[in-house]
Amino acid sequence: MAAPVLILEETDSTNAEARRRAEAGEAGPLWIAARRQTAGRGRRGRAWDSRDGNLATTLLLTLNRTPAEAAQLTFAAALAVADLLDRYVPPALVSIKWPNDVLLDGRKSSGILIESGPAPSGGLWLAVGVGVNLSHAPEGTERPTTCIAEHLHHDVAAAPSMEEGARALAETFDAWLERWTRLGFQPVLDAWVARTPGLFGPCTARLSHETLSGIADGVEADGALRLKLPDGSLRVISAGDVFFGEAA
Ligand SMILES: O=C(O)CCCC[C@@H]1SC[C@@H]2NC(=O)N[C@@H]21
Repeated sequence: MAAPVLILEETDSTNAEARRRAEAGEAGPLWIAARRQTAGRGRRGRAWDSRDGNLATTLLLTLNRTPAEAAQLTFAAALAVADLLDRYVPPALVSIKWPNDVLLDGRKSSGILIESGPAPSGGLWLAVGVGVNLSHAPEGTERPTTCIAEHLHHDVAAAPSMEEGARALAETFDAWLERWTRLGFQPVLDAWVARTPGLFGPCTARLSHETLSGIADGVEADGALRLKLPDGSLRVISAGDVFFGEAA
């Protein structure tokens, strides 16, 4: 069954709220959604703009897994967001970009930030933070963004409210969490690959200290991206900003 959803009027960041609760001994599972975040966090230290009407939510849960195993849930989260989008927009417009950006008509429409730490009573706490542009797309971002409201399926009247989106995501994520728990990572990775174009083509990866261009060569068993460089060597990339169809 999907974890309960707590709706806050305002918080700094739902991930920060999940972390505070986890460090105080709360185990979850609990989704913490907020109408407004005053200090929303993105990947690689970036800020995440989430104004009223968009979804900002974090699942707090505790697992008896290693951090590497827990990191597999980033792929489950991307699939859950894609399933959420499928409910409102034509599914052909929805795709995933490695590792967990869910695109709508090729533009960023959501973001996922997973954080973890040791739980006070044992195990690992995990904060699966998800932002989805439901009603508006932030402007002034480095890459083009869009939102559900701009691409509604012809038989859908309106983009979901934040509350509806939060509950729908709790359901779609629960289905992937259940599959992962019961069947392991492989079926999750297979489903993720099926929704992720560009895994075998020109690719540029912007890492913390270098930018690499080459040809993507699929993913490793843990989901890390394989990138073949022009000199024939192979780099395995676990984190970074990746742009497909853009080899130098
Ligand atoms: O940079 C990204 O693409 C990841 C963005 C993640 C944003 C979500 S919004 C809910 C949760 N709380 C945060 O502060 N960040 C995540």
